[in-house]
Amino acid sequence: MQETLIDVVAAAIVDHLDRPTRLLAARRSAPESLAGRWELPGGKVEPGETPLDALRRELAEELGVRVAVGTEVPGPADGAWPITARHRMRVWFALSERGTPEPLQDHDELRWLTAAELDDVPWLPGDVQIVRALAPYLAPR
Ligand SMILES: Nc1nc2c([nH]c(=O)n2[C@H]2C[C@H](O)[C@@H](COP(=O)(O)OP(=O)(O)OP(=O)(O)O)O2)c(=O)[nH]1
Repeated sequence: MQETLIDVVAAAIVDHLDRPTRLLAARRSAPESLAGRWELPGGKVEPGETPLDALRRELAEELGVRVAVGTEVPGPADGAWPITARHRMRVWFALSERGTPEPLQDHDELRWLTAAELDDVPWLPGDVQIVRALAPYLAPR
């Protein structure tokens, strides 16, 4: 029997929505199985929440920022990205409107990566395809 997939939302936080040059990557500090791998900040959609409400809540909790949400980065599975056998993730571009992102919760380091630096960090396995899709959006500096 096919189990229902858990919905996750995440942000491709960039330095500009119209002409991005850098992407914010976050290093997970927990759980132990994921610690040290890099991801797009976000998390699970809670019952009763819209995906964008969940995205805003997660970014406020994890990074202490309020964001302007841009366009969605559509994945191959009805717009979502299959990231694990149990999770699917939707991704939106976002710009921090208030606050400087800080690793407050779930992360222990943040890095702003140019297109040329995207392979410098070990991404979670499911994120590799997403980062590959994001690369062409990042203009050379
Ligand atoms: N947030 C996020 N999760 C990702 C990414 N890539 C990826 O495989 N995942 C996986 C890791 C987790 O198994 C799952 C999301 O869980 P999470 O731990 O971020 O969710 P959450 O903040 O709501 O956590 P919790 O309340 O359940 O502790 O999706 C990504 O880029 N961002």
